[in-house]
Amino acid sequence: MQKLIRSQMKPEIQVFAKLEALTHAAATEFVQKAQQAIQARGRFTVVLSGGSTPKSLYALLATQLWRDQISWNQVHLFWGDERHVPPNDSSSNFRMAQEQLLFQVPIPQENVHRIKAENSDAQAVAAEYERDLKQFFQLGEHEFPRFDLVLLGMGANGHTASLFPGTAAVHEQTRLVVAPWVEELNSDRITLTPPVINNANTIIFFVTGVEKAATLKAVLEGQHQLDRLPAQIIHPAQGNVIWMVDQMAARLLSTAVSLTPD
Ligand SMILES: O=C(O)[C@H](O)[C@@H](O)[C@H](O)[C@H](O)COP(=O)(O)O
Repeated sequence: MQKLIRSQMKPEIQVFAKLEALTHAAATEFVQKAQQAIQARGRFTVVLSGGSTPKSLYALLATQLWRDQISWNQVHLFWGDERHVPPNDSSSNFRMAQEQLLFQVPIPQENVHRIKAENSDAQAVAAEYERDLKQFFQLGEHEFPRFDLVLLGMGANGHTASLFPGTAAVHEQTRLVVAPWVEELNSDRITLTPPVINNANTIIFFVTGVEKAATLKAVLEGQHQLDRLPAQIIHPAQGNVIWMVDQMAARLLSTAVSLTPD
């Protein structure tokens, strides 16, 4: 049983006055991590987040100036979570990434490892995605994949990926992928588990908007209460966490954070 060790490293917090500066910095980080991983290991494995915040990053990466900096045939895309809907559904995280990024970049289809959420049995969807991960990363028993980069958002209720308050998924330490029923959404979701996310080399959180300010303060500076604030479970043992946030979301933080120049 893997014991979750809280990383001693404090998370890095970068505050941006405007969304475009945040998006530019995130794209720079993404390209840098991609080039380093491809240089070192011949491939870049990255987990995309759903939600609205990362949309601007995907759209920027799809523009010529940025997409030409990445050799897409060596990039492997995964998802941190998915709604339990078909890939052409308007709420699908895959569809959002497809429209903002995949249609514009020359990534081979076999490098796109989506969560096949069209299957009506959510548990089967989770099991299939878990098999895909084990196969791709050639994992042995009790081994976790090590992604080069995991992108995450955070809901105003403190959830991240589809690790929602009050769900057992927050405390999952063995499985790679689970399909929790989320009461507040009245639906199930499919999500990577904390040990998978925490095994990543780099994790970047994108948090913007005044509606996230109180939650961001509670997550970063408040008491440790995982069931109320699942985003607190994200503490990689080795990797590093970067919080890329806008001024509105950071307004209540007391930690001395540098305002990144635009
Ligand atoms: O499937 C999803 O919706 C995401 O994985 C989810 O975890 C998202 O990142 C947060 O809900 C924040 O969403 P926003 O960026 O839209 O605020």
